[in-house]
Amino acid sequence: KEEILKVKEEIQNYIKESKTLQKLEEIRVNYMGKKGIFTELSKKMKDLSNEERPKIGQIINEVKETINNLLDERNKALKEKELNERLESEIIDISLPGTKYNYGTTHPINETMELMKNIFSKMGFDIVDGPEIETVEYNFDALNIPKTHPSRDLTDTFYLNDSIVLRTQTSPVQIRYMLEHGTPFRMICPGKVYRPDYDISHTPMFHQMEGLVVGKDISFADLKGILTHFVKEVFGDRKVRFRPHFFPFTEPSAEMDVECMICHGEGCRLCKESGWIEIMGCGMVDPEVLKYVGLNPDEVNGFAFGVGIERVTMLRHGIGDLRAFFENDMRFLKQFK
Ligand SMILES: CNC(=O)COc1cccc(Nc2cc(Cl)ccn2)c1
Repeated sequence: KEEILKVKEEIQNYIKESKTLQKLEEIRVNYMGKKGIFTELSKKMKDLSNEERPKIGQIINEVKETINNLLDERNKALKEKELNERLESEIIDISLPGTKYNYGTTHPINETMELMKNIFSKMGFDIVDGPEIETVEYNFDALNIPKTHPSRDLTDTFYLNDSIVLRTQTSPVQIRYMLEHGTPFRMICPGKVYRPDYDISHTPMFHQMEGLVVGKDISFADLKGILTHFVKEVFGDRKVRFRPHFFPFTEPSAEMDVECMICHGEGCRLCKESGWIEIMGCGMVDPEVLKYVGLNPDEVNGFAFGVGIERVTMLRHGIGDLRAFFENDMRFLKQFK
């Protein structure tokens, strides 16, 4: 009996001192398991007298029950303690500022292109792509550009061979479009174009967007209405004007100006004291071009226009040097976040 109570005392102390669930489990296995001390003690019971054996057996059972209860309580207490420690250590301070991620953004040129595409697609224009490597035929001949025109010179065009060039404007896309689609249609074709210039206002690759509307009884008023809406969407509600001009592929041709957004027409460095900024070229499609693609100028006519995307982007954001768009300087680019 003394031995049993001594063991009980010992185990109770171990349980009280146990700090972890794992330690508690070791105690349970060592003492209460099949190879535990109580199994040993029960084996010794056979040496006892008949009246002593039941009494000792009962004491052993009582002690085992007490120990098991203690183990369960300790287990619960340790679980509780462990949970509280975890809650304490894993607490999330929701008042902390979020982690700042260094997101990228759309390049200003692409942002302007998307803006322009949206404005025209809302007016029912198709958005069309085409090859950047083009034939001389589609880049010049189809556009009624004479063989002797300076834009065909090596100073103004990248030739891959005598009949293949890097397109100098996106007009070839419109030629291909007319060859494949019937009329009436409205389309724009934004994209990269290439010219051998490189200075503060020219880069060998830049972006243009041309547009073309062909159908019955298209008038210059339609041209003015559509382009005026476009310019006001991009630059806000400013005055616009059309100045007579010449392009080989349009007749009559015009250049479109918007009132200077800096000096509101007073005259400044940006508008070279004129009070006006040139935005784009346009005109009624020359009958020669319609004929070239097999359309009959007596049945259909149309207007076309072309706008430089870098130019518009520089005006929108007040950027002075065209080359900044292509140098990938993060100090420049992250201003457009
Ligand atoms: C930046 N671009 C400019 O200053 C001028 O671009 C222009 C002006 C007028 C017309 C066109 N395109 C065009 C295309 C066909 Cl298929 C037929 C007739 N014209 C492009």
